[in-house]
Amino acid sequence: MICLLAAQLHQLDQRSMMHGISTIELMGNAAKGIYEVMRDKHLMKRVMIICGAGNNGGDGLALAALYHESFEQVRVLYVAKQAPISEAARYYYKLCENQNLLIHGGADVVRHLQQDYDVIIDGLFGIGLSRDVDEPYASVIEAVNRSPQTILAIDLPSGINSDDGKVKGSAVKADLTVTFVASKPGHWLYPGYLYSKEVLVKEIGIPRSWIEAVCPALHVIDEADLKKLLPIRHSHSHKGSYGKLLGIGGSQEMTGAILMAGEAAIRSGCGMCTLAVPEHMQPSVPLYLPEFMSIGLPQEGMTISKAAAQYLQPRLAAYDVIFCGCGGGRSDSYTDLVRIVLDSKMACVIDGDGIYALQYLREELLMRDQIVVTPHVKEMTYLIDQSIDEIIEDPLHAADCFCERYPNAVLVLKSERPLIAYKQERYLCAWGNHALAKGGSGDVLCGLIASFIGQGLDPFHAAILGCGIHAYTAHLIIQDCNARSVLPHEISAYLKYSFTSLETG
Ligand SMILES: NC(=O)C1=CN([C@@H]2O[C@H](COP(=O)(O)OP(=O)(O)OC[C@H]3O[C@@H](n4cnc5c(N)ncnc54)[C@H](OP(=O)(O)O)[C@@H]3O)[C@@H](O)[C@H]2O)[C@H](O)CC1
Ligand SMILES: [K+]
Repeated sequence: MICLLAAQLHQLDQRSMMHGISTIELMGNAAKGIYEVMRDKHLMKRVMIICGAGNNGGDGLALAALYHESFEQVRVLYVAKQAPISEAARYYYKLCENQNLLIHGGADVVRHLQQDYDVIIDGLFGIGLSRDVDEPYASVIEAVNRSPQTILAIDLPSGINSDDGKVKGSAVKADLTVTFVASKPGHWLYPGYLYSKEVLVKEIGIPRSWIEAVCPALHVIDEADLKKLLPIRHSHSHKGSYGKLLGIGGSQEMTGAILMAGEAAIRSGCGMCTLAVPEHMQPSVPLYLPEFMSIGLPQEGMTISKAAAQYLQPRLAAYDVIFCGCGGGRSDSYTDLVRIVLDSKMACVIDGDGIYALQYLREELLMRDQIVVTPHVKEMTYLIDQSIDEIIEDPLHAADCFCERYPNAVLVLKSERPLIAYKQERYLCAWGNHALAKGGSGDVLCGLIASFIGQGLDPFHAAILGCGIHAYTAHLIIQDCNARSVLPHEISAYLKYSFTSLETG
């Protein structure tokens, strides 16, 4: 699903006008779209529509006029001090005025919301919100949020900034948002997504080819993307057809990470998986899964030694994809292992301690393609010159900085909504839930991405599919079991259900 910026939508409006599609027509179509949703969701009840002076309010006025043709019980609470700004909104205002549907909000505007309505429709502000919300709008928004009625937002919950999801002062908490043309980044980014429980997109008569010609600011991964990307399995195939993977990681303190990553790789369809671990860990590898092969890396005491990189380097060429990080530890010896992986030019996924090592290997990373790096926000600070707060505040900007600095690398910026970035493309995964907020989830993700590269996807699409399957599985698993209790390796065990759901659904 694509997301467009406010400026891109305004350009499409302009183009429509130039081609004789009037704003009155677009507004009328927007109203029809909301009307259809209300009918499908059984919301044809007593309706209060709150309208501002912009075209978002215009959509609300058009809806009131349309709704009134079949149902008596609709009123418009017109909150703005001035008359509607556009000619189109004034046209629908007049219709409502003629039908006596308007209530004008004065000093006691909030009182009108305490009347008996079943549904409140929010048409205060949409993509034209340009500053923090102040009075009287802030009080109206607070009153809407206190009310027990179903809240339907037109285009965006008022108060949410369309392009980045920030709350401008205060914002409506909508049960449902009906948006037009395409969804907006503000529906999906934090904190905006907390204000849009469900988002439905409606066409309003702007030609599809024009919309498809716009470069989207963001894609939200949907089921259709996963189905399209899932590598095909052929009956005429063998283990070599689906990728030979090498995982490099594990340490005395973190034995499980590399095992969980390897399990995810095998259970998502890779052909073979070998784990290179410190010698002392090697016996535990086949005990975890007999399908694994293993390499014991030279160690000194209980940690890998300086000799490990030299030992492994000539062996790398036997594999198709390498994944590292995953409990490898933070030492010069592990940094040397990551260095030989970067120097090998082989396709690779770098996670966890591997990213810690990358802060000493920024020059080598600059030279690399065929690489996916999967930092969480703290690890992201090892790669770009931004603080954790800056990255959380504007993850899209942080992704832009990464892509400028490392132009051929794929970024997976991990959070409850991972962001995948490569060159100009930005994808967001919105299925995740707190079942994934546990140590080990990131290792599972790393194994999935490596597995999909092994099965023939390029690193960018493998990252999209890996993040998508990871979160989609977490979304399915909590329908069977409480999210608190889900273990990361159970996500791998559950993959068979997500694949079946995608293959047959
Ligand atoms: N192509 C489409 O998707 C179409 C969408 N439509 C709908 O139109 C709105 C966008 O309409 P627009 O008029 O551009 O903007 P808004 O209605 O969101 O708001 C603009 C007015 O609100 C004022 N404003 C902005 N911020 C504040 C604030 N914090 N406090 C008070 N007032 C505010 C703004 O004033 P300015 O001084 O900034 O000019 C405007 O008066 C879109 O969301 C859809 O719902 C159309 O139906 C057509 C096609
Ligand atoms: K709105």
